[in-house]
Amino acid sequence: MITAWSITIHADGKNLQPWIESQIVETEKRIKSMERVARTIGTISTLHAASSQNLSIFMEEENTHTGQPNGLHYGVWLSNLSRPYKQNAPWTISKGKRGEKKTGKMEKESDAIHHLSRFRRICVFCGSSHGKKTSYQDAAIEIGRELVSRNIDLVYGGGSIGLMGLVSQAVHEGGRHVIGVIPKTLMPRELTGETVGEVKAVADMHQRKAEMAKHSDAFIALPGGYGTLEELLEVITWAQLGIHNKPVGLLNVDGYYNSLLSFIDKAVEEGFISPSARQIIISAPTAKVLVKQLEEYVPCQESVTPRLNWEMEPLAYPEEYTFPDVEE
Ligand SMILES: CC(C)=CCNc1ncnc2c1ncn2[C@@H]1O[C@H](COP(=O)(O)O)[C@@H](O)[C@H]1O
Repeated sequence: MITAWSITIHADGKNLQPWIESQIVETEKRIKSMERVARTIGTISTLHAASSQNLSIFMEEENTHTGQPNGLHYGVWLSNLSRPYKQNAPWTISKGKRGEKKTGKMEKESDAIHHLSRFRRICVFCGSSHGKKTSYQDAAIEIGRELVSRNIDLVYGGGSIGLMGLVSQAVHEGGRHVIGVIPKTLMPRELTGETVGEVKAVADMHQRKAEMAKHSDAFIALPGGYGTLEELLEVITWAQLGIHNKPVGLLNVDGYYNSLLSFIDKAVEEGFISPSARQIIISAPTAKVLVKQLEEYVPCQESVTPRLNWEMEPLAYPEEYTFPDVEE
């Protein structure tokens, strides 16, 4: 999984930007998965990078008591970086275990780390209608802006109709990337309206859902109808089966989903849904609270079907398969 964050380094007034940039360029050449770049604000270097297990630039925090490095945090250092560094905490950026090192001290605790998001792209499911209340439309715009504020890109069902249009326009206007995944049959403009951002044409509805899910790090459902419910329940089912362990959020605007949540609680009571599978759904009344909860989500489902994956086509029949004739 690729995760984005940003680190602000105060290096005793020195600008470490050129050094960091040169390391990133070198790293990028070797690791194609590097997807973000560094930028400078005055003498403060902001390293805005993408995590990768292969990332060869890493931060190493020194133990304040012993002065010894705490260890190398390949892959896991994100969790270390997401809490603020103390004022004057020494830091080291190293190139490889024995390579070149730069050291410094954090000047201000609050400026040390700006954690943006662990998600690069989120898939939003929502109504192709606007819904009667303005609160639904406001929530669609609000979720779009929340993604923008955290530098998260949008994956959605394409089109500009209903709440789908409002979310995609808010993300597009905020400067983040928008990918609309549309089945070819739905592409005529009178069905979906004018799509903003990138349009990915797929063969059918099944492929659409698989593509949307595959390219997202989390899912959010807003108020909607049959289409939204179907998309939401499918990603919940896939989480239950261990096909993915991405967070699934429900934006429960004005209690729109209260009756669905009660029904699911009833299914738990009656023994059709396990209490741990109930935990898959994270619901919140506002975009801000919901995204925060998704960021903190820890998957609780065991993978019961480890061999299932996105590449499977569970719903497709072999090409040579024909249905037997049924006598009327
Ligand atoms: C033929 C027809 C009615 C087209 C309407 N135009 C649409 N264009 C694109 N995606 C759509 C459309 N209608 C439904 N969907 C899909 O179903 C979801 C919304 O359905 P609903 O409004 O909740 O139920 C969307 O997330 C989208 O994936």
